Amino acid sequence: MASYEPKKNSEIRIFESSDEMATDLAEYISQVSEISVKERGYFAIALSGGPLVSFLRKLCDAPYNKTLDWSKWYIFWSDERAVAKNHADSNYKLTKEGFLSKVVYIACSGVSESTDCPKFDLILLGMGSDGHVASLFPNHQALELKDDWVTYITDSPQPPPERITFTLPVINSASNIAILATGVDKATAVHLAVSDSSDGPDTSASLPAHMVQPTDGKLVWFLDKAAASSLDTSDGAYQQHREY
Ligand SMILES: O=C(O)[C@H](O)[C@@H](O)[C@H](O)[C@H](O)COP(=O)(O)O
Repeated sequence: MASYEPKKNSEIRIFESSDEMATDLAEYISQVSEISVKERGYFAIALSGGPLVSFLRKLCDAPYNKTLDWSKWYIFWSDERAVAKNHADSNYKLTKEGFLSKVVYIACSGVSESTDCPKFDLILLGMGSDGHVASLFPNHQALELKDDWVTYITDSPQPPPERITFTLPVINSASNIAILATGVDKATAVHLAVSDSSDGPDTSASLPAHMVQPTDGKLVWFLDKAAASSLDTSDGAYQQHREY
């Protein structure tokens, strides 16, 4: 894995294989979970749909299946498609079958002092090749919501059209945000999302993934080499701090 810290409170991790990425993601989640349980007695995590769920598989294996305190986990979805929960498009069904067999509680882990939003310990996001995260799509008015925590859309450019989703204020209030992207079709969006919009085209400023900027938390990108292939990681544009 190569790791870069392009800006304060943000890190990019690039992996050689999906196995290596799943292993590191499990360790990352385990560490955030342990810290959260130690500090407050529980761990509030929000999940997304898509390929992300298959990368959670290592959490079901040793040592995590035994060492994690699953009873302290509060699991949420950062977005959900408006379909029955046993429908093939349901993020709940995907996560339940691919990862969870636990009881799901609804709770909130406290309130962000700076934004008055619920403050999740960890929000795990996938990113579409158009740069959408959760069900926040480029140029959609849902991106402008400042006061709502959750909203719905009926015109998703990708099926199904009806979805509910966390808004940017809730996402950006989290203590930790991880965005996972794999495949070369994500490379352009990754590049725009991590670039500094002050020296790039306007497209990056309005890209949902670029608008993920934690207020007082930390953002970690989990990328495979293909998704990282448009990043110029060779000339010091990103400060590399470890490789192994
Ligand atoms: O329900 C959804 O649509 C997801 O929550 C969505 O935000 C997903 O995480 C990305 O679209 C990445 O998935 P893909 O790689 O399949 O686009």
